Amino acid sequence: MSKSLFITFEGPEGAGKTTILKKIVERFQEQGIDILATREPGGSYIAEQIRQVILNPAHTEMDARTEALLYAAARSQHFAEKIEPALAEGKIVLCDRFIDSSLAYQGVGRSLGINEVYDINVFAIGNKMPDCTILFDLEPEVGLARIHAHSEREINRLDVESLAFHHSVREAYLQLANKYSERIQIVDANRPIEVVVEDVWRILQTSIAK
Ligand SMILES: Nc1ncnc2c1ncn2[C@@H]1O[C@H](COP(=O)(O)OP(=O)(O)OP(=O)(O)O)[C@@H](O)[C@H]1O
Ligand SMILES: Cc1cn([C@H]2C[C@H](O)[C@@H](COP(=O)(O)O)O2)c(=O)[nH]c1=O
Repeated sequence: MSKSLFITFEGPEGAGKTTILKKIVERFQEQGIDILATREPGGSYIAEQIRQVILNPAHTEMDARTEALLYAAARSQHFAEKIEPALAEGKIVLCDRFIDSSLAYQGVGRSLGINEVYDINVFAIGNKMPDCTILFDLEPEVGLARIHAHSEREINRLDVESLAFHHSVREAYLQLANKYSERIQIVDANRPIEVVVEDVWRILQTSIAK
């Protein structure tokens, strides 16, 4: 059985995580490597239902703690149902957002505290952290302009938060990258897509070779 690897992509809105993830999946597939590509919130039937509740722009009354618990609940289900079994089979798992999103958006963006949000996630998934996280770093203004320029991307309840909120999320990610420097690699996402893909692919090859 091959060695499992749990990779996550993180970063602010419109940083290119989903776009680059698709290209990285193609590269793994070209090499005949079976990988699970998934996303949060979502990735399983129940977690996708929770996603609809969390991200619905009409749910303006949602309390910050409720939001944090819903993300953790979706993660618990997704992790138990999809991620953990794939890792147990020795697969590479590539997940578009995971626990660092909760630490940045709910812990700092919503001011609930990184440690407090970490603790509810430990209840949800135990101590399991990704093996390797790519942080797509970008000015929030640039990312938000990208998503508003593309009409097929629906605008969710978090997208419409203030610019100050999105700046606090970006700063939180950079703080997390400093705290977990062994795990989190920062990639400058304000470059052409193919250049970013090459950077990410190189980092992942190094991580696989370890
Ligand atoms: N490096 C890039 N340069 C210019 N445009 C990009 C780049 N990367 C992605 N885009 C475009 O920006 C938009 C958002 O990209 P994408 O959906 O991949 O971002 P994301 O990080 O997954 O966003 P979110 O987390 O908000 O869903 C897409 O239209 C995509 O084509
Ligand atoms: C996992 C997770 C996500 N979020 C936020 C980040 C985004 O604003 C949305 C997800 O939208 P995307 O288009 O799929 O990126 O949810 C969060 O606040 N906390 C989390 O744990």
